[in-house]
Amino acid sequence: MDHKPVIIGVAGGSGSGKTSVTNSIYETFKGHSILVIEQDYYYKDQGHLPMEERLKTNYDHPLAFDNELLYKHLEKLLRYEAIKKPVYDYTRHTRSDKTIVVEPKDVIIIEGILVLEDERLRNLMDIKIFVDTDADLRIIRRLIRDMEERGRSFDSVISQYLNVVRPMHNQFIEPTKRYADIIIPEGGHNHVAIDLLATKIKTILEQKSFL
Ligand SMILES: Nc1ncnc2c1ncn2[C@@H]1O[C@H](COP(=O)(O)OP(=O)(O)O)[C@@H](O)[C@H]1O
Ligand SMILES: Nc1ccn([C@@H]2O[C@H](COP(=O)(O)O)[C@@H](O)[C@H]2O)c(=O)n1
Repeated sequence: MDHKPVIIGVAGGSGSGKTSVTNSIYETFKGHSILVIEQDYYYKDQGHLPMEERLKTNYDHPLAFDNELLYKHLEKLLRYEAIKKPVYDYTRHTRSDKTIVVEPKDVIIIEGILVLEDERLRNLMDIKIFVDTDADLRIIRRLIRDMEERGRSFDSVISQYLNVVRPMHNQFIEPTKRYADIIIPEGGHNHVAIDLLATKIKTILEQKSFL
């Protein structure tokens, strides 16, 4: 019997609805053994850099992430060992001093723009999902969210989108769609897709005798 946790990767462009999909899966399995790891929390630490340097970082490039640490943490969780998950501060563009102790669970959702880009991460996943939402909707959602929740101005969101987010999406994120087992259009409000996904996850959990 295979008693390793199930790993589900949820990728997609910024504002596509990855967090909403992840929350829907989490809610469906609430009460079971499930946890979420956000790839964003694994942005490289930039505490040693002055703020003006941090503002120049390309946060949509694969090299912005500390995937080494993320991979190590997933390996530990697969061995049912606890990890100390970093905490990311979007206003300071670096990790905070805090970490969160995360206990291992049977289902692990790993969510982020580039989780399907790294082959080592992909190879750990039992189900790979790409949330596919048109660019016009993604920029509108991001604009609202970044101004309300991440302390950004209108001009900074637009400039970052045109100069970095859009080209990096086309170069690095969109191509990872080909690795996906399931492509979910429109994100977390797609109840049919979420229900189908929940059924598949239940089947895997039953096969592993977790349910
Ligand atoms: N299908 C949808 N329809 C309308 N708004 C949505 C939908 N999916 C997500 N949103 C909203 O768009 C914003 C970005 O969604 P989120 O799930 O955080 O995207 P991501 O994690 O991919 O950046 C959030 O404010 C969320 O509530
Ligand atoms: N300091 C940072 C770090 C990341 N970003 C942007 O976040 C986006 C990824 O998060 P989603 O929840 O939208 O998937 C990514 O596109 C980065 O541009 C940032 O602006 N500042």
